Amino acid sequence: MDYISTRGRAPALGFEDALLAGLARDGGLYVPAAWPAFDASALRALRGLSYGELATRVMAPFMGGAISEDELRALVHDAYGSFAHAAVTPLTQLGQEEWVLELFHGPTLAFKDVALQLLGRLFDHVLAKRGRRITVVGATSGDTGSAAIEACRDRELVDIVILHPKGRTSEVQRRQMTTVLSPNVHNVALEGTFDDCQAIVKALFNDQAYRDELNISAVNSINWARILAQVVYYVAAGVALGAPDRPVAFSVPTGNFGNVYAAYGARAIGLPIQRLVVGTNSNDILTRFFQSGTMATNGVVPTISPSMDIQVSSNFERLLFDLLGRDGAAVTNVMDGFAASGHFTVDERQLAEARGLFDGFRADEHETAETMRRVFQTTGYLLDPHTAVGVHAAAQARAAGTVPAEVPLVSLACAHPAKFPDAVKAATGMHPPLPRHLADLYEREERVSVLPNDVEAVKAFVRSKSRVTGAAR
Ligand SMILES: Cc1ncc(COP(=O)(O)O)c(C=O)c1O
Ligand SMILES: N[C@@H](CCOP(=O)(O)O)C(=O)O
Repeated sequence: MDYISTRGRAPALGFEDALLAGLARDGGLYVPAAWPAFDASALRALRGLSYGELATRVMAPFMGGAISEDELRALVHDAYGSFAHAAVTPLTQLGQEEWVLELFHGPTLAFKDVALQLLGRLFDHVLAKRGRRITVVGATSGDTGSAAIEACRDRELVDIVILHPKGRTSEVQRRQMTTVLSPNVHNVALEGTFDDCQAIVKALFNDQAYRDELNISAVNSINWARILAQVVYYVAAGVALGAPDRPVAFSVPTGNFGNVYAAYGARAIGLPIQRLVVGTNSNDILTRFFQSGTMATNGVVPTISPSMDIQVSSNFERLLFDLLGRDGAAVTNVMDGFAASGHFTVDERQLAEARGLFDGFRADEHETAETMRRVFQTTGYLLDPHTAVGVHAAAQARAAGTVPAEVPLVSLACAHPAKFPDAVKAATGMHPPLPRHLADLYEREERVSVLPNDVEAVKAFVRSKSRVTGAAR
């Protein structure tokens, strides 16, 4: 199984090399050269399986033999053993065909754990086999950081540096990162936005000498393995709701476009997905794109759903690759133009293709809070603000008629409400308590380095923390 770069100039890689590479060497993102196919009987055979077994069967064809099915099964079972719910990603019904897919039962209470608990184990497996060490560098708007730190803390072969935008996460999110004092974990509060953090991470990857010197790897969804592990819960939810014998739709609160691209991947392997609803907060670049065909940045504003305060959605490039006929040169052209000018436009045919599957809806701050309040008052269920953005978008899609009433519509619950207690309390009057393992979070000591929004400053910091040496590369 080969993975190719969206920019067409990096060598195709097998699964393990794509895992370690993260970003392709031409600045592109890895995607499968061809998607494995699950026909109707293969999908039916997944019904009733445990999450771990279903995950193993869905992901095995993507390994191309690099990791055997039994090895994968052991890693998967270990990864999901730490989840607080036996179903790992349970469905909850909120209305006739309205569902919520709870992705927050992992150790750091966000959907990132589903992929990162596995990624940490995959790193260990491959690094031990190869006798290598890596330096992981990641950017976070709040949730990837703590999930990646939790997955990599105290791992002998991994050092991890996470950049978060200073003062732009919730306090719980920040403390979940900065209170991990393991010697291989390093937090940076960057004086900038999440987009600045992500741009710096990409700059580190694009400096080939630096990247090779420190064996840099990625935990963000630029890493193909993140996407793959996220494909699984769409398949699990879809078959639980009757696929392949009836279609399903998903509403995904979106920032970096990784989660909804994983849904696109589930459809690519055969899950009958009728529609993908992209929910954005006031940072609505993606909503505007799906309405107009123009992607245009206009500055990030802070919201009560801070993990989605993003303007440059890095995984959109993976969709663009398909919209542009898998033409790496065309993608390079568009992405270079976007980096220089902050905007690009697709043509009418490409927009029609995108709109054939995707809707984009925005929830402003009032609508987000109002959705939390309404759902709590009518069902007693507490949404976190990100989930509320998706639930609001789902309602918009129903109202617009793009998802027919008989199609189950699953909103992704991407974080536990306790990660955003102030916003949840303000909207619903309820204070969501942290689970027991985080109950003393506010008393724990924090460790964090503040750095300017400057690539060279970050490079020097990462180099000073990495334990990769010439011999271990
Ligand atoms: C809670 C939460 N919801 C939604 C998102 C958006 O997901 P994505 O960046 O994959 O679009 C994020 C960040 O990734 C998040 O942390
Ligand atoms: N919302 C994310 C932003 C990074 O997204 P990723 O999926 O590319 O890691 C976060 O919480 O950090």
